[in-house]
Amino acid sequence: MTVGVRMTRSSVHKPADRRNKSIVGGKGHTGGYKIEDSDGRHAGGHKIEDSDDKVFYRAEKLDSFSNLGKKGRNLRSDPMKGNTRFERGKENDSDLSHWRMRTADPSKNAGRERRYLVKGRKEWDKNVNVDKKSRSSNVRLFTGKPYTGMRRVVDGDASNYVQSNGGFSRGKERSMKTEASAGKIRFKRRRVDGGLDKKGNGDDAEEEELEKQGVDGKNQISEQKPVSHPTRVLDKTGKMMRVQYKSVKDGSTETIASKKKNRRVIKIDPYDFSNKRLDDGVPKSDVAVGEEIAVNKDIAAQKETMLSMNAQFRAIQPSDEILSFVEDNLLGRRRLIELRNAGYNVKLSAPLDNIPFSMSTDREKMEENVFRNHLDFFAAAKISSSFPPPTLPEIAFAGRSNVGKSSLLNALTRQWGVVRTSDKPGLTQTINFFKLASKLCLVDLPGYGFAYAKEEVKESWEELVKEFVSTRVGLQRVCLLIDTKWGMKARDFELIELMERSKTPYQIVLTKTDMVFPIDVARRAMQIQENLKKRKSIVDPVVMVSSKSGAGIRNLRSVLAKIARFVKP
Ligand SMILES: Nc1nc2c(ncn2[C@@H]2O[C@H](COP(=O)(O)OP(=O)(O)OP(=O)(O)O)[C@@H](O)[C@H]2O)c(=O)[nH]1
Ligand SMILES: [Mg+2]
Repeated sequence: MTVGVRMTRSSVHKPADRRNKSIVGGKGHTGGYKIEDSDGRHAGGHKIEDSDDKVFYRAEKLDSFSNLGKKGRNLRSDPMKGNTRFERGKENDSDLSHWRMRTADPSKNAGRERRYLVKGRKEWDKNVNVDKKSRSSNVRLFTGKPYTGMRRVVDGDASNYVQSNGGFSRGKERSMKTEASAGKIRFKRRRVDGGLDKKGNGDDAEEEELEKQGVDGKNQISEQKPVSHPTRVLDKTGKMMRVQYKSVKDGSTETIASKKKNRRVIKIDPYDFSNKRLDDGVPKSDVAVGEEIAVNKDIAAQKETMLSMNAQFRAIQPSDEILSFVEDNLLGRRRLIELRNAGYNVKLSAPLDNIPFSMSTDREKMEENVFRNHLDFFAAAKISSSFPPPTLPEIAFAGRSNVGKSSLLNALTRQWGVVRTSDKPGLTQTINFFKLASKLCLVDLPGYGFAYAKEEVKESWEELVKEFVSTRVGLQRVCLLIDTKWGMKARDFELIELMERSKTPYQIVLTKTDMVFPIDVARRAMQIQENLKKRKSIVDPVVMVSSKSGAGIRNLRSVLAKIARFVKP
């Protein structure tokens, strides 16, 4: 026999001649269903009015509740599944039926729930007057996830209990729940699981037990035990949430101090070497703990320094000269409309340095001409002995890997592709020599710092670069490229020191200015200018360029072209 109160209740309310009925979805059926008896005769439908039938329908719903939404859909929308039988009683064997809710008045919601069963969504307005609330419940029934929370209402009369597994609305029933009834239900559940079946009449046994517990048959409470509810409250700081327990007694609430969880203390026998945890880590000595604290302090101090460095950078006030230069040359991240208005053809991919010549002064036009010559690659060197003879004035481009050295050579000469570039740091691995007619030699140096290459290889590049910038005869200028976003790093300073010692003239070029805001370009230029103020071999000013937008390139051309004109090899 199936165990469960639901089974007991349904058999109480179901007329004997209506047992073994089944729900049938007919072909072409648009929403409802009819009920047949075992001989296939029509035994009900949505128009049945009498109270027995209501109860019967309610019983039907309770049986098939867990599949109701699915059934409703199948019945409505899948004509291919016509005449599918959904046998009532199948669900009674499921665990769900053991946990269904009981309501005090079986006929109270019968009408509404009958609609749930009988009518499809499209059928609502046709035969039944439905108020808005019920209607929305119905929609939810077919479209939403069914409410599966357990609610129990007890009116004290066990003979009237009917089970339900919750329905969709949270109505009066919930407020009717008392502590006593909660206790009763808890007891009831135990009985359902345990001795109900054995005793045959679960209700009698239950009532006996309830009486023992002090709950009489009319739901009067002879003794109330305070039950505590967890409540979340904000901490004094207003941030943390603590859990407090409120006890409910005689309608008044009283707060109990938050309960601390007792942590399980694991005792480890220090002499028990079979315990793996002891072998896992070396116990920390006082020295080790001290070191750890020191390291943590270091990290905190570093963070503070980083923050203050950022703050310091933001506090830099660029000179008017630098600010106006940034504005005039459209340096920094700009909107396309700004570039277009300034005469740039924004449709060109790179470089955008295509301002018509009429905008340049005569002098600038003349100076730029050297960069109009064809750029020819003529030598590459991995070691100093393979450097070509210094027959031309040379301008070298040095800097960290990926800073944009090769791109700048292309931008200066407008000959994209002659010098190979890559977004992967470490592409240029040899010193590459390029001729601009017989007037100037541009030298592309390998980068230093992070690169996709072995450590020893990177060290050899760095040595080669250092040797080149400090010993090369005919080297007129080193353009030291600095990423505007990141500024100068330790290796840049190292190279500067070297060039200072060897008295090699160098000039700072800020690259990728299109990646930061104009004000930050100006701040970076100002910062570098201030930091390197006392150096002797530096050539002013700090030049700012973007090989991508072409901003500042023309200015750099005019600065470098002087070398070609005035220096004789
Ligand atoms: N947004 C922006 N990207 C740039 C600029 N200049 C170069 N790049 C990009 O930066 C990446 C590196 O450029 P390269 O010219 O190869 O850099 P490099 O300094 O020669 O690098 P190595 O040869 O590895 O030392 C490429 O993806 C370029 O497209 C610039 O002005 N703006
Ligand atoms: Mg390169």
